[in-house]
Amino acid sequence: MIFLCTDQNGVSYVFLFLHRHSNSLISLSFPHSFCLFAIGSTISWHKKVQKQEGQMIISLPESCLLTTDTVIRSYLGAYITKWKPPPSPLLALCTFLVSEKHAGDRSLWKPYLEILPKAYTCPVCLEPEVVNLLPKSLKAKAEEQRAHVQEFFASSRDFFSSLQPLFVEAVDSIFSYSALLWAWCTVNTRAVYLRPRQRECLSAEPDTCALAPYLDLLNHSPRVQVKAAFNEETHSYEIRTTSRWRKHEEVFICYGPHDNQRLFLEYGFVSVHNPYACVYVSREILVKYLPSRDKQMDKKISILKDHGYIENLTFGWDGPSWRLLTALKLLCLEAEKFTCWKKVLLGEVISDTNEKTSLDIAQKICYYFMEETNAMLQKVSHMKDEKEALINQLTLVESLWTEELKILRASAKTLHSLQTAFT
Ligand SMILES: C[S@@+](CC[C@H](N)C(=O)[O-])C[C@H]1O[C@@H](n2cnc3c(N)ncnc32)[C@H](O)[C@@H]1O
Repeated sequence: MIFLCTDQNGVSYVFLFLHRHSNSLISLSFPHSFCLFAIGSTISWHKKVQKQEGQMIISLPESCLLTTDTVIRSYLGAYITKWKPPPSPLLALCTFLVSEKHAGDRSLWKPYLEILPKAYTCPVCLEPEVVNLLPKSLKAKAEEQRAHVQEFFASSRDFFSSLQPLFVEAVDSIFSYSALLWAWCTVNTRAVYLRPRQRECLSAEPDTCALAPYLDLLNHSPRVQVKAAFNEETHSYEIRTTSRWRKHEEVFICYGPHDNQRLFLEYGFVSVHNPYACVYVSREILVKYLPSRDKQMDKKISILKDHGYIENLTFGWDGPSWRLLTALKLLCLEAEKFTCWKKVLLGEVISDTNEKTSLDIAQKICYYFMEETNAMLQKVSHMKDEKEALINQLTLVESLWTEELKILRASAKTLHSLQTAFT
């Protein structure tokens, strides 16, 4: 199978041959940070330069996917089958990636490995001082992610030692933390989803990841719609577009309806004007501007908790989310109206006072966040001046805060117009 595409300037053509029998990528000559353009991904596509809705963007045969089957069929298979307790599917994939990268010219996967990023920008890869500059909720998740990968490394070391007969060099130097981190990020940021499979020689964790060379060059746009899945009839991983693409336009797919914090955490980037972007309001901030002498406050908080209204409270492009306003309305209920709390959760208006107070508090929280965001942007800017080596990481963090500030400004505007109805 031959694939055809252009470089970022849309000038030169690049050919990629997938050898049917060895499954190897014979020729692949495009640089990292490449994206796919609407010239053609297959020969048949090349004939039609404009993609119509519902048409195939790319179809990658099963034999070209890198899955745990690929790993088990390889020289690693015997070691994986022997190892008890069975390694996880993720460990199998990561081990294969590190080992093949180490093999260099000897690896059949060399052309693919060469176009993979050398380093990633997921929070797990950021310097701790940069992680410190992330919004609180993301910072906590970033720290969890780091702890998770560190634990993954620590718990895999004995398995790596068992692979020593395969290598001349000490396995510790091949399967280092940084090598495993690179492989983990490769899988995390690039793998496509396959329906879960179960293999005796692997642990019971879901075996759902496959690396899909070439197909994984497609960048994300929250504004496009695609259907992506493995087609059991054609035995190919297929992506169909429900958006139209013109000649020379970059073709995007949608990784999911993710907000920017999720995109940063999982993929290491931020999407500008992302319609799913939002600013999270923590429990501490939620109650910060409420009257401290409210005797029913504990009870109100516990109602919110019991009904799942303490998490995912956000500001978005359209203003405070319905969940945030509902939580605030419940927290602002006057003592004599407390028995109406169920009606609040059902969306009923209790009183003008309740509506107005909750909007006022939402506005105060929004202004608080705007101040905090501006302060963080200043901090990041100072650090960019001082730490040149961290400029890329800091620019990414800066773009996250900048997007949050835009959302807060839009929310403040909406709140202002909602408030005028009560003046
Ligand atoms: C599946 S890969 C896409 C191909 C990638 N551009 C490359 O050159 O290898 C996913 C990664 O691409 C980058 N990416 C995807 N969509 C992006 C976007 N809209 N803006 C910036 N980076 C994006 C992120 O680094 C993400 O982790």
